[in-house]
Amino acid sequence: MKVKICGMREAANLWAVADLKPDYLGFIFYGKSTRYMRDTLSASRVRNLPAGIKRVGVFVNADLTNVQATASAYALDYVQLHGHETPEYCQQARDSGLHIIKAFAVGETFDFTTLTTYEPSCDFFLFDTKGALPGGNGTAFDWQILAGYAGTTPFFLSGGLGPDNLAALLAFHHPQLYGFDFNSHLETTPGVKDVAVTQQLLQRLHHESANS
Ligand SMILES: O=C(O)c1ccccc1N[C@@H]1O[C@H](COP(=O)(O)O)[C@@H](O)[C@H]1O
Repeated sequence: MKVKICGMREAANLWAVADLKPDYLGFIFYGKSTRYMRDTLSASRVRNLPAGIKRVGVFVNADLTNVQATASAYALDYVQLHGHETPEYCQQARDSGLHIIKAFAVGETFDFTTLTTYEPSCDFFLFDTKGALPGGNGTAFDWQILAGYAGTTPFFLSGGLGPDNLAALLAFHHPQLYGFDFNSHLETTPGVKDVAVTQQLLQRLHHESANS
């Protein structure tokens, strides 16, 4: 199972977490987020992450030209589109060479047929919890609702994941489940991950994967 740690915004903390070798690291390019990182992390620091860690930029209803320029400056491997971006927007982004993770907010119900038109343009889906904010709400949804997803695009599970629900997370299975996305539940303050807690979490995940 792949692991994405999202919402990095401080240089020293970024290097400490990168040393733990997560598969993906995420950076919030949404100006209204408490994890917004343009002012705290330079493009060269992000570009110079250790090889093997994929860089993901998170955007919310951003102008595509801005997303393209940012992806180029920060050498992003993926853009995570966390707003109301349309299938046409995703297709245009992909046609320009970007790799797409499209996030969807899941509430008590979700119409999975709306995903069909996104399938051709997205590398991954990401299922997050519907909340007051576009992302980073810190709450989990009822993952059983994903039994209704019968598409072919692999997905990241997201929304309030952390040490407290890790056992339940490890017991959750879906044929298209690709990875777990951790954010606020690993933090000491918004954008700063608790390195010891993150390390323990990764060790438990690797241990479970090795034994499954
Ligand atoms: O974290 C943010 O501030 C944020 C802002 C805008 C869009 C997405 C954001 N974060 C993403 O939200 C999910 C879930 O986070 P949490 O575990 O509930 O805190 C995660 O994918 C982050 O990438």
